[in-house]
Amino acid sequence: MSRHRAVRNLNLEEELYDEEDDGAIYDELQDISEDDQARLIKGVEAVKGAIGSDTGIEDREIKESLWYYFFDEEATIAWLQKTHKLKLKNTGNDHRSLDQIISAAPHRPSQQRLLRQSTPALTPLGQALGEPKHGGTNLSLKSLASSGSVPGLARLSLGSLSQRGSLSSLAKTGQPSGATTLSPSVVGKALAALKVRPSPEFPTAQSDSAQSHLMSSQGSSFKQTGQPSSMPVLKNFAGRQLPALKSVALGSCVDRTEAKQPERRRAALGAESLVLSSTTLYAGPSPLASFILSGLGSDSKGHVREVSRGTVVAALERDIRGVLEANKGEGDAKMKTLAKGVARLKVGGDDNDDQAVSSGAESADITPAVTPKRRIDVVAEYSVHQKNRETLNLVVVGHVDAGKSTLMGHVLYALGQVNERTMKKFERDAEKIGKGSFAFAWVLDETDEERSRGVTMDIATSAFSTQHRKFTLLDAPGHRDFVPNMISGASRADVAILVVDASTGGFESGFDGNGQTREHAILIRSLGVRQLVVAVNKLDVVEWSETRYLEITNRLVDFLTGCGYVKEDVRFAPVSGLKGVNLAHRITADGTPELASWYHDKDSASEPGPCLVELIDTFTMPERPVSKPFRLAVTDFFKGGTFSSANSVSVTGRISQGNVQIGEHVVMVPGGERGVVKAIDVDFVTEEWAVAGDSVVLMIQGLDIQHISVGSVVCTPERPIQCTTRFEAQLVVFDPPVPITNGFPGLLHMQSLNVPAVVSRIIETFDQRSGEVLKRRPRHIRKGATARVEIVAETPVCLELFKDSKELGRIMLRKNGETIAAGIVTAIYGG
Ligand SMILES: Nc1nc2c(ncn2[C@@H]2O[C@H](COP(=O)(O)OP(=O)(O)OP(=O)(O)O)[C@@H](O)[C@H]2O)c(=O)[nH]1
Repeated sequence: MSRHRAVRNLNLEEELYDEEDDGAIYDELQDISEDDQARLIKGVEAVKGAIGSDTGIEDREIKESLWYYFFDEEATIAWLQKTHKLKLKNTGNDHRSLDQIISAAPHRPSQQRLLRQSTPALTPLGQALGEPKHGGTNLSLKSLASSGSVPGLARLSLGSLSQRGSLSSLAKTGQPSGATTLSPSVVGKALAALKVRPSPEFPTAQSDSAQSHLMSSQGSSFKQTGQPSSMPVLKNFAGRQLPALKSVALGSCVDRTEAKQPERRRAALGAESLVLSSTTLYAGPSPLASFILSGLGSDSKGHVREVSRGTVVAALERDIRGVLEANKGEGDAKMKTLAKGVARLKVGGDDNDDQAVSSGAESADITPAVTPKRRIDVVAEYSVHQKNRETLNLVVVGHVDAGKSTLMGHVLYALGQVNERTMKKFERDAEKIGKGSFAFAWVLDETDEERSRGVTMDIATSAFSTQHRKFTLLDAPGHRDFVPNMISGASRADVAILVVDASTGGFESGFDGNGQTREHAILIRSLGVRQLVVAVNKLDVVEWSETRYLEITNRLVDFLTGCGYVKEDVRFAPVSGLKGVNLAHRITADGTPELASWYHDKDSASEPGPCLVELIDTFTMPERPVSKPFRLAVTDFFKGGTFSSANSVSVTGRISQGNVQIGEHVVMVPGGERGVVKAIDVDFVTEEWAVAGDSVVLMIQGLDIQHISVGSVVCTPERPIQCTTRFEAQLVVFDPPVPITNGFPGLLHMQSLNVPAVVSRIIETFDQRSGEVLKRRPRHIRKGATARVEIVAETPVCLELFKDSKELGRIMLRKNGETIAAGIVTAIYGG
């Protein structure tokens, strides 16, 4: 669905007044932890020790400055000294240069908390964002951005990039000591998170009515608000909107934001000379903002234009260059440092293809593309580092409103992935629009539309760790209109949580009739998911009734084993996502006595049973086919990325099989275009190589974006995937509204691709267990039967025989919004 949401109405009012509460300036200092309060008090004492206690400056102002400068006393003193024209009491307190302040700036407290929780080696991005490379609290870029725990990232909204202080904010995000450049990874990755949705010029064949409905409803909302019809939507790698990054503060709006800033705060934003020219604030939009205003306009047909992130970088670069010009002569050393940072914005550009991003940056000293010094034996490396690299892709599915997002939002909160302050803000904001009970769901449901409608529409991605496992979380929509999105997410999954609503009538509406509990369970099994935890949710509503729990679990055991799950691979957990019961911690008799009275550990009746997180921690790692020919089915693509050049494209997806490394030649199927991999991000972290199972962004040079579509497969040129319109499959038919006959039309789903197709020929039906042929050339296939059929797709599709690739050899057939059959590819014909 997201691919079709080419335009979106960004609520600028809401974004710009994000920090306000009913007109009053939101008091950041109120919400900080006791530790941080203590640090502030200590900081105030230290600052007063330096500037004197008789300056007339209120403690509160000092605290605000300390908070702003992430407890950096010297920066605070410098700022106070400058604004209040103070003479320092202690002249021996020689202030550091701005460069020093930047390079030595400690992490903001929330980052420090994150870092304390996780000690693995940090990548440049990790260092900048406090993000662990693997393990520990493996926060996604998205959650970091949304948590507000990373000031630089939070300020990396396009709008704020044109504001004073944005660069210093960036630089303050905890650079490795001594490095005073803007980290390529910080900027590159934050920019990599920017995305303009592909225009309707790149449609998929999907024609779900819900999608067209959405398109039309968005169209009307644009008319109402008078927003440019082509307002960009900024998305993370999985195609989700990034809260912090969606603040497209346009030039005119910047004035209002600034006007609302208290004087000292506004001045603080401009502290030191590392600022953008004041004209960007008061004299219309900055080059970057102008770019946003002009560059994203719709074309003559009303289509959103595809915008290169490289171009965004170039615009940003021009902005920064404006600052350099405006500040000429004012601290040359600082400016040189900044110039280096500017050059680093263009990570990975080859000398001869820099023009695309370097307009206006002729003198920049360009950091060359990251190319491996030697060819890496990835399979050998993987076998050594396997433990650290192993991530399970976990999809959360279930009927609409079963409580999936609330449950997983609460799990992330309970695991410390969402800070108190952000959670409070979600609660406040959700309350304001009368959706108080959805506050935890907002952790994952990020778009305005999802929040206001209280419905998940697209796959939300996040990352977290349990004691033994690292997970990429895929929160799927439950509504039947969004099943294609759910399939796209589930096709990336190794394991799943099926959420069912235990409330009276709630379970039944999801399970009986056309409920999505059944459909989702069948779909994920058809897509290869074997291990499942069923979260029996909303048990609080039925007073933690054991009878209700047993009724639901018994029905599900029968059903799930009937559709191919092995009983031992299915576990159950009684939970309440809303109340946070039995999620990340076992229950106690004091906390939930009703549940504690019957939910016991199977080995010890005196112990409570395992909580949800413990259960998913027991999932086993599937074997990754890392040595097979490389395949990556494209789920999304865009211009620019960590590596950016005129002819480079970033593609996202999960590697189905094989491995890839920087410098590797690849081919795009269909089309046959070749390119070279210039950069690899695995779960938001820059890496030199990636293997099967990794969710990645590959920045590939040499590809034309016009020739890529969702469902294209990036392959090794030596052994490319087959591409055809005609193939043979073995289908299990579910419950089609009409019998499947020769010429039966439907929608063919494979991985993230869906195209119109027909069952051109029914070859035979056979007994699934014995393999015995029941009827050759039957006239139709009845419900529950297994058949061998020939399928003809409207456009070429990439596939493998199931015996060669379990992921790329699975298909699904849907009609009128219902899944009617799932199957495996048994023969591929030329076509
Ligand atoms: N009482 C109670 N209500 C819950 C619980 N979990 C979720 N809810 C409520 O159920 C409603 C739907 O929750 P969501 O988390 O949006 O459900 P969802 O399954 O993610 O919805 P879709 O993704 O749109 O299908 C919200 O009002 C939640 O507050 C629970 O454990 N107990």
